[in-house]
Amino acid sequence: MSEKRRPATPWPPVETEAPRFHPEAPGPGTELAMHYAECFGCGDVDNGLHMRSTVGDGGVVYSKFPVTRAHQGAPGLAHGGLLACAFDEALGSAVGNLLRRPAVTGKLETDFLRPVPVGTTLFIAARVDGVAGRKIYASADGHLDSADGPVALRARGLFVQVGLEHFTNHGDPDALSKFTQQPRRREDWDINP
Ligand SMILES: CCCCCCCCCCCCCCCC(=O)SCCNC(=O)CCNC(=O)[C@H](O)C(C)(C)COP(=O)(O)OP(=O)(O)OC[C@H]1O[C@@H](n2cnc3c(N)ncnc32)[C@H](O)[C@@H]1OP(=O)(O)O
Repeated sequence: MSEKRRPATPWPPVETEAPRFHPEAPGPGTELAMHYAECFGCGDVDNGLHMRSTVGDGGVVYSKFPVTRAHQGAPGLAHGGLLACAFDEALGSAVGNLLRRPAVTGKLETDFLRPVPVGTTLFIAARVDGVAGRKIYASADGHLDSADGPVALRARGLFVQVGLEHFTNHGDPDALSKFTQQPRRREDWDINP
């Protein structure tokens, strides 16, 4: 299957600055803990995606999504929406861990290039491409069964920086204490865009 059949569009779509990684961002080789135990992407949720991520060199975060029968759309194949979910998680993990700027997904686009069978593992490489004020642009490739396997998906996401009150006002008043990954303190985030 060709990997060149999608039209190229400029990315990031606006002028950006290079991302500045937080001075205390986890370094290469760090295995990232789940950020919240009930997260569908990385938490201990029944039939969740159970994704695990590791920081690589050069500002790349590698995530693995083991595709099971619980994730099917068509018989034997991963559901597209869940694949998009895996990329949301992988992109969000790169943004959150490398920049330490609280942000939520504003836009997510996914190119589905190959079917992803049950029993395979998707190896996702995500990176932060640029920052324009509160707007953070990130992209990722998903490879079948190994880091250099065939590309099955590509995704691009816009994350919008928010105040920490986004999570407490709109979600759970105790949201900050429920983030299981340290640090949890307000001063550990870069909250000035
Ligand atoms: C301490 C260290 C810990 C580290 C450990 C952390 C680990 C962390 C791992 C997380 C891994 C989970 C990853 C899943 C992440 C989710 O799933 S987040 C959940 C899904 N997303 C949401 O619920 C967001 C819902 N939407 C909203 O709340 C609001 O619409 C938003 C996105 C905050 C934006 O609203 P707003 O603050 O009023 O800002 P707004 O002016 O509308 O937009 C800001 C800018 O973005 C642009 N924009 C916004 N949306 C769009 C769009 N769709 N298209 C184009 N442009 C847009 C606007 O045009 C505007 O641009 P400028 O005018 O500034 O040029």
